[in-house]
Amino acid sequence: MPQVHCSDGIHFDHLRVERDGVVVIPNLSLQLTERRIGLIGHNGSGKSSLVRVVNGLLPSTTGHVEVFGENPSQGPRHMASTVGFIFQNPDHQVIFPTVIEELAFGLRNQGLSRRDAEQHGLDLLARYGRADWAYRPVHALSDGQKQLLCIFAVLLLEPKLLILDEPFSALDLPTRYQLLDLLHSLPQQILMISHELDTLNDFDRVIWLEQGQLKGDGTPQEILPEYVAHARAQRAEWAVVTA
Ligand SMILES: Nc1ncnc2c1ncn2[C@@H]1O[C@H](COP(=O)(O)OP(=O)(O)OP(=O)(O)O)[C@@H](O)[C@H]1O
Repeated sequence: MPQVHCSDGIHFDHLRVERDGVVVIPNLSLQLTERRIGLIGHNGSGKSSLVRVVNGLLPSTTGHVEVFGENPSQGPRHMASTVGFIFQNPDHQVIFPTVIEELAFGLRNQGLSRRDAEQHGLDLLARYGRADWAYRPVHALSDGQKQLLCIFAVLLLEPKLLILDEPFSALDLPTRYQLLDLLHSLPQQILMISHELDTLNDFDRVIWLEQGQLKGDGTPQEILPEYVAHARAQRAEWAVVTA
């Protein structure tokens, strides 16, 4: 597994992003070098847009972005060995009928033979106590198991950075704890969007976005209570409007 050199990380310099002509991120400069970083904000605040810039899925309009020395404007293929991306819905990620085929796919794309790629997949499943999954049809896995499979598939490629976009929404409590333990055990830098605020308690840093701008930036203990208080205040305002 690669070691994270935290002097690398993610660097945004005057990033501006427009989608369909609408400004989503007006001007963001930020250095993200901690190992565990949470990204929070209300719906539509720009979280998904920001992480899609990091893995090259969405181009920046102006400004400069550097991710472990790579320039994401060269596109997602260029970023694939640096950034592993785990979508909210595993059904958007999984493409093969069996677990082992899904695991082998990325490695085969990197040039490994089918046999070697599958062997790496089998080794990884064994390492995480899931050897019995290898020849199961993916459709027979639960949503939580599919989410883990997506993470395993990405880990096999040994990216330097893992991005997770709300990975907990389909998970029950025990699976959520398992996934959190797994994430904390990994050497990679992690950038995770989550509306489940308690999952960020042990993170190093939390970034709070509002309308594509930095509303808060600090430790979970500093930012999460502020965020909750802000949401409660908005709820009170909303109650007045709807009364
Ligand atoms: N495919 C798209 N095309 C055009 N505009 C989009 C697209 N996706 C999102 N947007 C707009 O970009 C802005 C930021 O959306 P984004 O999905 O980045 O927010 P988010 O913080 O991830 O929201 P959520 O928590 O609801 O997932 C919103 O105003 C949204 O309407």
